Amino acid sequence: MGSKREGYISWDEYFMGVAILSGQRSKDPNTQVGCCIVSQDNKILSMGYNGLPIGCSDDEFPWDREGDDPLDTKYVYTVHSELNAILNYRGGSLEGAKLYVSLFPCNECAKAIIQSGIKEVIYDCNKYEGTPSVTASKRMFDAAGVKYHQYKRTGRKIEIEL
Ligand SMILES: O=c1ccn([C@H]2C[C@H](O)[C@@H](COP(=O)(O)O)O2)c(=O)[nH]1
Ligand SMILES: [Zn+2]
Repeated sequence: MGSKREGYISWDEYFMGVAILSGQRSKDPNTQVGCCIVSQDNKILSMGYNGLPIGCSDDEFPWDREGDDPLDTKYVYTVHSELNAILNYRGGSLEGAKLYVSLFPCNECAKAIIQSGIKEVIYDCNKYEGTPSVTASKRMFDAAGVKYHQYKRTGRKIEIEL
């Protein structure tokens, strides 16, 4: 009897890989965020990335970080990856699900994560650690019993020819 293939990717590599790949759809020139929501038995339930709402043109709305008028910045228009993944879900409940995301969730996403019943967050980068937004997210996750931990990078490189 033949033996199984060695070197297959782990569940964590698979789901964070899907999250990072989803982020490659983002039009944000500065930060591309991708998200993958997974059931407790490791089935992918939904995915998302940071982008504009349906009907809002990527070419007409601003992608600037700064502007004299907040209306000239991306911040008032962008839907965050986590919220997009939650809203993209077409099933019933996300109760007990896990969420893989390439950037630690902001406070607004943290609220949506908690309210949707997601119980675990696995994040990659946390470049806004220490900001009020991230501190508020942690405070809310702790209070709501949502576990979070950083993805442990394995150094594995995957090349995909498309
Ligand atoms: O929880 C989060 C936080 C941020 N994002 C998105 C929103 C923006 O498109 C970028 C952040 O842009 P910066 O230029 O780094 O400020 O990330 C998200 O999807 N989820
Ligand atoms: Zn957010």
